[in-house]
Amino acid sequence: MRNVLRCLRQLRPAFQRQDCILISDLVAETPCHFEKRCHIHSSAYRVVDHAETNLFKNHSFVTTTRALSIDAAKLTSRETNRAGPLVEYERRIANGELVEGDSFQVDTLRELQRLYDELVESADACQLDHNSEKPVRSGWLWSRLLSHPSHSPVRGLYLYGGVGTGKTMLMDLFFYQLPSNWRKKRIHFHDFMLNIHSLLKKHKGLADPLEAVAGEISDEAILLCLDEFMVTDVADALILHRLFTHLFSKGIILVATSNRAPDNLYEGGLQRDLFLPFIASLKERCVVHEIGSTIDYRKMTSGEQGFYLVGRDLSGFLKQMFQQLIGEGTPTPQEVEVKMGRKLHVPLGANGCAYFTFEELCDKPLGAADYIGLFKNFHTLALEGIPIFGLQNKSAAHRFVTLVDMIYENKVRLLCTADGSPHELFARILTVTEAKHMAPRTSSRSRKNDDSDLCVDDELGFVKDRTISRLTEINSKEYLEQHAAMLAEKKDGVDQNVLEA
Ligand SMILES: Nc1ncnc2c1ncn2[C@@H]1O[C@H](COP(=O)(O)OP(=O)(O)OP(=O)(O)O)[C@@H](O)[C@H]1O
Repeated sequence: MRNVLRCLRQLRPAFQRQDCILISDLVAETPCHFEKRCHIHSSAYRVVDHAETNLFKNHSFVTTTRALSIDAAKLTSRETNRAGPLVEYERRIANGELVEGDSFQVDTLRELQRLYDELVESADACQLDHNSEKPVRSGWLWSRLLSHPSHSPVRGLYLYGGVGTGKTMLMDLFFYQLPSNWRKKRIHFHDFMLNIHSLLKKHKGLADPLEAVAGEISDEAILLCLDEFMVTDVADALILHRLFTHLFSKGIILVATSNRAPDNLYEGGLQRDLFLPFIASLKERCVVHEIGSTIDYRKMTSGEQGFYLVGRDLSGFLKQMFQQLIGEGTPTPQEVEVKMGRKLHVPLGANGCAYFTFEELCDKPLGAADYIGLFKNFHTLALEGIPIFGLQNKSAAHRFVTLVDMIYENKVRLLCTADGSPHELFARILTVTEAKHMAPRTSSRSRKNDDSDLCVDDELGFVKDRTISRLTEINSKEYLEQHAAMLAEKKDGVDQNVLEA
């Protein structure tokens, strides 16, 4: 009811222009109550039943009006169709926060705007009632989102394309334009899958634990935005189809960004045939849109800020920089809690800054859960001795890619020493296609030196561009400003809590 009233209040100008006929079953309260709550005079609107709407088609009152209100939510969207991601994008360009993007970004925004409008139309279904702890999911608007014989469900969006083309930025723009009290969640894919595995543990023993997991997720959010959808793990690949069958049947609307087209997800993975039904349902429930652009906007960031040091024997210098960032504190060994009851040893840490050698963080059986736990506790990472990657240290390269994703996602400040520039680190990693196109070496000596450690790996070869692009941005002035702003925001939050306490 509260939502209907809010919709109606927003429509007040339309009522006052006598542009609307109100359908009575949307106004569960008596007209008198409605007038009082919405401050609308009885002469400004007319109430009819749904069944009566046909009768008004040729009615003089209706034909002279601008809009026949068939449902209040639809009209609200029409009235407010100057809101949403497209308008916000234009506003940011006008403000100089964004540069005028290519036509591919605008085409992508049109898709996001389409979804925004559809969601606003189905607003009731996505909102959380503040008075109840459980989400409200009753009413005909809710049912519109579910598979209903007469209503097709709202289709989400699967957005894929090249690195740095703005997929995450555009998805976030869409996400944060939707009201904050909606049942929506935006999460990195790694984090999402970790949550799934811990929920599975919690529901172990049930006949279908995945259904219970899907129930918990859909209680929290109906709009699920997953950043960087990628499937590399066989355990993830095997549960995704069943998980999303439950999620979609519970009305979840998925928006995802990825570097991979749906058909290329988990390419070459073990037991991929069991993963294929997931691709089919993904395509059915999401509009698949390729951003198409080749512009890496990260390359537009200003030059390096000196936190990425190339060369050997720079560990003394790195430790000095680390100490400067810590200030007065003395770094000590520490332990942080990571997911599923595990602990991660931090060799040196103080004042939100952690120090690791590359071996300590990427040459041990650690993964996304450990890195997420680390960055919940530390906002700055000093990493000593990133090597050139190749066949010999392929597993460490995989971990490093995950580490950089988590650094970027959490806006962590990275200072590091490396054996080469970001490009040089990955120069020996090739996709199968790249390897086929490589010119054969002429001298056996150069082949021995250069090719012996070449690593032909489609998965790594595919993600290396993202890691190079991110490492470059992480060392830019703009990124470090965002990091500083995030710290200031957190500090304000803490200060505010102290004041309130
Ligand atoms: N039109 C634009 N104007 C200014 N900056 C932009 C624009 N588009 C994207 N960016 C910036 O470029 C950087 C990369 O964008 P984003 O992370 O959204 O790319 P992505 O396609 O998700 O990349 P990846 O494939 O690596 O995940 C971000 O810092 C983003 O804010």
